Amino acid sequence: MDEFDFINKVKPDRIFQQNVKVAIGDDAAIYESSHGFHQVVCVDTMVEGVHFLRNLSSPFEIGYKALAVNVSDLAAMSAIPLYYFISLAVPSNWNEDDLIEIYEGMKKLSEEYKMDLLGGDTVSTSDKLVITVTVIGEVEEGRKTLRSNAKNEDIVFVTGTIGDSAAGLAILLGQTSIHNESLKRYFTEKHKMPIPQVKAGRLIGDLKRASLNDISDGLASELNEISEASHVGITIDKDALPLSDELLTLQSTSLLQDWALYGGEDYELVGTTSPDSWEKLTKDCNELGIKITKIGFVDSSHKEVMLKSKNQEYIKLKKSGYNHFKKS
Ligand SMILES: Nc1ncnc2c1ncn2[C@@H]1O[C@H](COP(=O)(O)OP(=O)(O)O)[C@@H](O)[C@H]1O
Ligand SMILES: Cc1ncc(C[n+]2csc(CCOP(=O)(O)OP(=O)(O)O)c2C)c(N)n1
Ligand SMILES: [Mg+2]
Ligand SMILES: [Mg+2]
Ligand SMILES: [Mg+2]
Repeated sequence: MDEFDFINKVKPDRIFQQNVKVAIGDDAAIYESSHGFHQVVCVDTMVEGVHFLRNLSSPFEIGYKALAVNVSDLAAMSAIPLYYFISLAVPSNWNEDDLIEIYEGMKKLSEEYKMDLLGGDTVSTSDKLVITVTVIGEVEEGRKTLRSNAKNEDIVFVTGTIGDSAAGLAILLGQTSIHNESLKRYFTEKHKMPIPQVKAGRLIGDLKRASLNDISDGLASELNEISEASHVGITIDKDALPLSDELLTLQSTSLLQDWALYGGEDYELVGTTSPDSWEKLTKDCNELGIKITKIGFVDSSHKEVMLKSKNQEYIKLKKSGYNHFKKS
């Protein structure tokens, strides 16, 4: 494999955004920012063995997910996705065809949003594949869906359903066995090909005030981040957690709850807004066919994240979930 041939092969043959002045091929890229907007930038890395296993995901799926998890962070900032950069550290057991498939996976998602690949970096490494994606988006000046925006009496909501991705991972890792092939496909697809909630993020950003976070490390962890950043307590209703019909067909109730609360990689959005804005948001989401569920409220009676069950029992929802340096 030749580094420079490879870069030529992955260079897009068209650019969507007119603001791009210099794309792949020089020392850096140049684009013009739009008047009235702020730039939104973030980076997430995926590592073979930590975020995916080579024998369980295709290069296409790996590429798709590497971009999707980053677009999900833009969605949590209510941003419009625009550009992305890819840095690859490639061990010798990955060949050029695999790498090109990774780019095809990213391309599939990027075309949906008209995102342009503006550059990256390619290096060799001794052991595992590492993909680092940087995304750039824009958001209207003054619009900020910060984790620190939650206020007492706010409604706590989550988009879509939670726990399916963790079920998919458990199936892939052979920790749970399901015989129904179409169910199996449903869960593994939710794990490998998550859909970032950009439209929901934009609707939520339209509200007067909202806090927002995307679910990578698990609902419990993300709620704790909102609670800490906003200095508020949150009470969640266990029975209100939106589990898919597919998940509910599985037997062990406690396992399902654990997946929903601590599994992570749902890439749905969790946040809070005032009761008035919640009415508008449910209407807006309904019109676009976006599922959104009230799961609790910001509670001035305590300072933590509490889970309330049917019999009025409260337990503290700890920040446990995925933590790269603390494996449970
Ligand atoms: N190694 C690092 N150096 C500097 N900033 C970091 C590093 N890792 C994470 N961050 C920053 O910490 C914040 C939280 O990161 P992370 O938990 O990975 O966010 P997310 O779950 O939204 O991807 C972000 O602002 C991110 O940019
Ligand atoms: C082989 C394998 N083991 C475990 C996991 C589960 N897992 C890996 S990283 C992660 C959390 C999300 O990734 P992270 O890098 O923490 O994203 P961020 O919070 O920065 O968005 C989870 C649940 C997985 N996807 N694949
Ligand atoms: Mg991150
Ligand atoms: Mg992230
Ligand atoms: Mg994380």
